[in-house]
Amino acid sequence: MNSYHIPDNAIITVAGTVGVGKSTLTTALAKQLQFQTSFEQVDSNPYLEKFYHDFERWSFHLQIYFLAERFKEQKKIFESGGGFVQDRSIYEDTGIFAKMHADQGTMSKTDYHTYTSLFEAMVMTPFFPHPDVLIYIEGSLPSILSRIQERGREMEIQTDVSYWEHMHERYSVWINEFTACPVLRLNIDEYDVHDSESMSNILTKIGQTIAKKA
Ligand SMILES: Nc1ncnc2c1ncn2[C@@H]1O[C@H](COP(=O)(O)OP(=O)(O)O)[C@@H](O)[C@H]1O
Ligand SMILES: Nc1ncnc2c1ncn2[C@H]1C[C@H](O)[C@@H](COP(=O)(O)O)O1
Repeated sequence: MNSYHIPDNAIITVAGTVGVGKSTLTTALAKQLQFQTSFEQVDSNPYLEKFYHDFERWSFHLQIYFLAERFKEQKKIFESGGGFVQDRSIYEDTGIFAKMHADQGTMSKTDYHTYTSLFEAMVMTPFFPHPDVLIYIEGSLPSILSRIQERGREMEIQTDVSYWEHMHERYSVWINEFTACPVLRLNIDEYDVHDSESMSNILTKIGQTIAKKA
């Protein structure tokens, strides 16, 4: 246990829309806590770029790929005994992405049904360890859009703004209904990963959020 009362075996998951700052915060928190990290691999994903060019053709393939990758990461975290900060939760795959594509018709009803039943069988069981805390990062759509631009992934920059707008709206509904583990909300205008006082403040809040659960 550290001075922030965060157990050494804690599992901290960072959630939020694309470009909001999950990877950046994951790196900063893991450094402070001397925890291991679990990142989404974007460059080696064999479907992601194809998906951005043709949602209908690739959405099912991509969701299955993400589900498998995240489940493998979850297994690794569990087998290591925790002490991890994880970039994006498995809950967002189904609660945000798969649902959004099914609702907008870019994933067929049959594919969505197949995907959700696989997800539920794998994840929504008492055997799947939920994180100790989910940090939800939120911010205004214009700030997020400028971060997507600044990061410069061509496939994201070329995607219509309405896609990010819908995702932004869905996230704000999703988080209000999320109950799988305790949530700590952070607004991007209220912290700075390069400022030690700001990081210390976040770590204190993480410790308090985990303690409330116990
Ligand atoms: N706290 C912050 N302040 C300013 N810029 C940030 C901050 N966090 C992230 N960024 C920038 O925003 C972009 C997206 O951040 P990233 O961590 O990759 O987001 P995500 O993992 O949520 O997609 C990057 O260019 C990053 O440098
Ligand atoms: N489940 C997903 N379905 C579709 N796209 C996804 C999913 N999970 C992540 N993505 C995309 C969104 C971004 O383009 C990259 C990485 O996400 P980021 O929020 O930047 O970490 O993958």
